[in-house]
Amino acid sequence: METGGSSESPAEPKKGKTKTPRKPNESLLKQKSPAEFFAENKNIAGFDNPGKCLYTTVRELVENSLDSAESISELPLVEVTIEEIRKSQFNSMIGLVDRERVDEELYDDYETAKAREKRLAKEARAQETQAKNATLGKKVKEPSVSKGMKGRGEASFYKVTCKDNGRGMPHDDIPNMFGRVLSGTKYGLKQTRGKFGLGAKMALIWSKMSTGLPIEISSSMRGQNYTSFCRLDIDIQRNIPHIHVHEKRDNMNRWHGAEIQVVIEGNWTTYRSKILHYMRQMAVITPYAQFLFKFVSDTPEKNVTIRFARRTDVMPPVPLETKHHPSSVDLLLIKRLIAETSKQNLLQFLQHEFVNIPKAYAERLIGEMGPEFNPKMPVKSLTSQQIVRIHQLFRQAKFDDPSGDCLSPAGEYNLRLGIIKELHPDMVATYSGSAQVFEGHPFIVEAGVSVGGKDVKQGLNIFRFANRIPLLFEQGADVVTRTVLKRINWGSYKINHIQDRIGVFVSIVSTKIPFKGTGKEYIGDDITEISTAVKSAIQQCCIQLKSKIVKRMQAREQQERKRNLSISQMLQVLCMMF
Ligand SMILES: Nc1ncnc2c1ncn2[C@@H]1O[C@H](COP(=O)(O)OP(=O)(O)OP(=O)(O)O)[C@@H](O)[C@H]1O
Repeated sequence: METGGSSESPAEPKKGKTKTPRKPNESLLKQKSPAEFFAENKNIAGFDNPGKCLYTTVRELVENSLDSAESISELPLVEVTIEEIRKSQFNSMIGLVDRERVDEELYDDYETAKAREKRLAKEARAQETQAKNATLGKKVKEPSVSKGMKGRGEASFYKVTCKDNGRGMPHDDIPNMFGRVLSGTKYGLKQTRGKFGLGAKMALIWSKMSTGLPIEISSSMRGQNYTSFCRLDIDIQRNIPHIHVHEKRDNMNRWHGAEIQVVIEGNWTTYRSKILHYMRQMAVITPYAQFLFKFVSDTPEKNVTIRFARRTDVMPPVPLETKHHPSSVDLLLIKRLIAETSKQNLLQFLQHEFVNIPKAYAERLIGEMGPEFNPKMPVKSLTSQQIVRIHQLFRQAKFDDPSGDCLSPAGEYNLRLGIIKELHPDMVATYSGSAQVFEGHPFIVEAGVSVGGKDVKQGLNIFRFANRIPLLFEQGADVVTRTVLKRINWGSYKINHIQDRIGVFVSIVSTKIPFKGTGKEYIGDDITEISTAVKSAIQQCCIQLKSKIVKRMQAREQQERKRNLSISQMLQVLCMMF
């Protein structure tokens, strides 16, 4: 993906005062590095505006921490701190001297004397009404913030730190892991939260775009007597890390894990609730992790400290890396597998590089390919046409579905525990479906439906998770939301989806989650296998709830009947007495 090309290319137009017209045969072709592309289109990775950038940065760092701790079967301990940085503090961090405004009219928030007079008069009137209401004992409304500013306003800066007890990173890999877009360790066929090799780099690109400050990484692996420290930023045009410091330091207390620190522009005020929701939902789906979340500001009233305690030591098993299913591969992938295989002949290649092709079946497939194929032929000698033939047969032949053994769903126990602990519902039912398959990728859907509980709004409250990541955006287009709203007949399970306080939790795990976009915000409603499995998992929960609800209703009716009976008996006795 990386593009080369000298900056002194003869095709490049020369800069000058007069614009020389382009020659008709002059090339318009330009190249962009992946880093440049994502810097210019950061919204597709979830970095839409400063508030969302703060949210996505926290999210990417937390998810990396969880992936890392789980990969070594360590119960995760993740500490996230968002520290508000005042403008003067920020300026001193970058060595910029604070400057008073001189030409006031130059600024976006400049108010003319007349406008100021009008605003002050309005505020005085509002204060008067408020005082009157207060003396009359009426409810006092918060005074509205003056909307004097028409512009973008002052930027707010935050230092985001995320520390974990995970695997850590090999010293030499750190610069590329954080400073080269599309590089990571999670590209294999395995259920992980991360996939694209993009998230941490996007946080760095955003910090580079908004504050110009580098990212800092401390990391140590198990048994290492040193900690790696690296301060780096990214050369956007060349998509390579630009290292400021990369050194080994003492690791006295044999810590292992990673601590990432980045300073970015953000907006805590508008994204506070999203970030807290995210942490809370993460605690629901990861009850075996301990999270400490802190927001630190100069204004003590704004400070937040929340500890999401670990509630179980039962951790889902580590997901396993698996091989490709023949029905999920395309031509390009077959070619890559051929280039990378250590197997010599076609038979061994089919048998060992794919799941669900046992030896006898591989022989039958080779027989079906035609006379120019044979089991012993060197796999690296296959021609392009022969590879197309293999691909065609892969698409037409029958193969057993891939098993879900490589997947690691949250588990009904963890899901139920998370729901009970966070929402305290009156009733809850959970269900874990068996492994299913779409386009050759196994997936498992688990669901939980709760009724009643703490902080649960009336109606349907939907909680979506994919590979154990909470999904908070693009709710309307998601397969879970659409299924819940359109395909479940709540009434038939004696659930009043308008008046009851219902929580619907759906967690999908797969070696490939078909997210729409790299921001991992929702799963589309266009894959029938997934929408059917989601519907069925929710229905299974509803069936369980229905029998509980019916039992409760019957018990209530019986009590009512008993009460009515004793009242009528009492009346009879009274009648007889008088
Ligand atoms: N806290 C961490 N502990 C250990 N390794 C980490 C940590 N954070 C990042 N890494 C390593 O850096 C790599 C790049 O991370 P990055 O967030 O850019 O991408 P990703 O997690 O692989 O995929 P995605 O873009 O889908 O999140 C990861 O694949 C992982 O190997």
